[in-house]
Amino acid sequence: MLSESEQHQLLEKLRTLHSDDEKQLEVIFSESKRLIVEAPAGYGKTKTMISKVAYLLATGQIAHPKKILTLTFSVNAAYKIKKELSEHLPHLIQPINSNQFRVNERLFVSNYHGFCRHILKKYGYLLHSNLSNIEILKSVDDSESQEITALLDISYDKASIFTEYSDAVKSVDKQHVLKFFNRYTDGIIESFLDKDYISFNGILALTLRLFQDYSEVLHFYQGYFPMIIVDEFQDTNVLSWALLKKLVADRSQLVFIGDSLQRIYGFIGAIPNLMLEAEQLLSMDRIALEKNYRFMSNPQMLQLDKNIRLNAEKPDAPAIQIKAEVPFISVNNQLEESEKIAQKIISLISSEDRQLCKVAILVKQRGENVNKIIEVLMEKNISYFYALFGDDDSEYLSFHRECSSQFTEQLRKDIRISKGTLSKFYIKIAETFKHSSSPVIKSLLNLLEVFLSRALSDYSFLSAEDKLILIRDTFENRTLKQNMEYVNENVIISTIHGAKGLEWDYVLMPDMEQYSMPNWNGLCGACNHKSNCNLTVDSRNEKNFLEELSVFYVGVTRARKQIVFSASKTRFKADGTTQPANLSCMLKLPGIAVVEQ
Ligand SMILES: Nc1ncnc2c1ncn2[C@@H]1O[C@H](COP(=O)(O)OP(=O)(O)OP(=O)(O)O)[C@@H](O)[C@H]1O
Repeated sequence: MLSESEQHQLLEKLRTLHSDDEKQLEVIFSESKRLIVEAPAGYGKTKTMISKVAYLLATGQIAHPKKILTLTFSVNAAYKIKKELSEHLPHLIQPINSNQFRVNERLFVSNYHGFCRHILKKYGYLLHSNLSNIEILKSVDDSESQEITALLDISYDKASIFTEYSDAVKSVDKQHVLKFFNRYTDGIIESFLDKDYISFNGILALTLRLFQDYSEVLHFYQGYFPMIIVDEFQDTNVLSWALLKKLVADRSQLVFIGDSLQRIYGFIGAIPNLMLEAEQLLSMDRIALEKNYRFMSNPQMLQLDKNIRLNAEKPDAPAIQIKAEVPFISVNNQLEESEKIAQKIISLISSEDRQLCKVAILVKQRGENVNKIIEVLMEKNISYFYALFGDDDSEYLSFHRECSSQFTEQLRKDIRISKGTLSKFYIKIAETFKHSSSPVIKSLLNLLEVFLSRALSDYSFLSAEDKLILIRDTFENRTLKQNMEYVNENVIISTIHGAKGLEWDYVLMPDMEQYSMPNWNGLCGACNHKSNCNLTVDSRNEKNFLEELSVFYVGVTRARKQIVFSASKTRFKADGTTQPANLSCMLKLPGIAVVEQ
């Protein structure tokens, strides 16, 4: 702990660092033991979190960095935070404190799965002896009944215990998850662990089972981590929420950070309205960060961010004061739109330092409209990185599965993570897929290469064990796509979902048309305003509207400098024919004024 004068110096330093931002300071100096912080992208979440940790350590409210548990939903977010904390926290504390905190090794920052793996490695033997070697258990997707019946040699009926459970987690069926918890975990122990397999949900569920059956293990962790920080809280699913609730003891200090408008993973189990549920259930005080730093030098982007959020707050009557003017390309058909997009990219890249200018084309979904854009990029020799893969695409899944199983194989022979072992691993994977001409596989190989090299460079600060967990979790969470910010190409083309958490200088959002953004399933199918797309939000469509608005918002906020929208008056249907299309209702929202370029 710091001396009184050192504390005073640090507090002054923090005030200066955050001087004009009352809400950030409120979070940092809050006396509340339980805070829920609403923090949109670029509002200073990371900076505030680091200062809060520094303040708690300096004032002795938390005795040591190792007493803080920081959890996130995605692997990538966990390691980004760990990197930022290890870089900045020592600078805040060390010049003052001569007894240097060895922050790096002491902070436990992980995604839920990494944390659970760590616990199962230590205490999982109480459930099954194979859990002591969890790092070399083979992972299997328990949502795929065919795969598990074949691998585990179990009946279809038995397999359905696992697939139904996996579906229940995805569809936030809390009752099923609770009711069949023991049956599911018993099944994992009997059918998976004996054969050296483990499933993704199984890792979380077995940790919960351990806490349920061995309360002394739970009490140990509750006591060990008196402070829990959770980032990306809006993406928490039923199992991770159950885990969090278990870890919270009466005396626990909590800071949960999230942004409900960025909950776009509802379809894989993110619980709706969880920020509100946590606030009420755990008696948390809520603070909303209010200032956007990302778009400080771009008033129109700043206004756009604000106006979209106002639409989310009160969809039927948003309190808009000033409209945001946004660049917009309007054309007659998809070919013209594709040509204009190509021209825009050429002009953006030639007007900036080529090496530094990164552009993303973000779409809601694949289809004929996007194919046309790709065709034109190719004709014009604009090199691009293809990242149009969905989380459930068979090639995307099988590539990750192969990486996971070959990596486990390699670990069984040699547990070391070094340049040599990783390049050997890469060569094996490249060999496995050498006959594939699929653009998805080509991109995944590229992403794998980038990721493995980052594991040794950007993540060099991690311990050997953490590096191993990072690599395993990336394959198991199927998140190689999170490395697409780091590929060489200046231009990437991706779905908005795939781009969550990533950023580029410029983002182009094409196909801002009825049936594309939002799409038929999202909002258009059941809409009563198809003829003019002047959407009125009411109780019947509000839920769907907010989900579509979240996707739109996540797309917009991927831009560091500027977003550019485009739309055509006719669009391709799935069968390749064309149909007239109105301008998307998202661009007709109160507070958005498109300015044709
Ligand atoms: N109070 C402040 N004064 C000056 N600059 C700030 C302040 N708060 C944040 N910033 C700057 O704004 C930028 C975004 O901050 P930070 O990375 O903490 O935000 P974030 O919410 O974590 O963003 P993202 O979600 O995009 O990662 C950083 O460059 C940060 O230094």
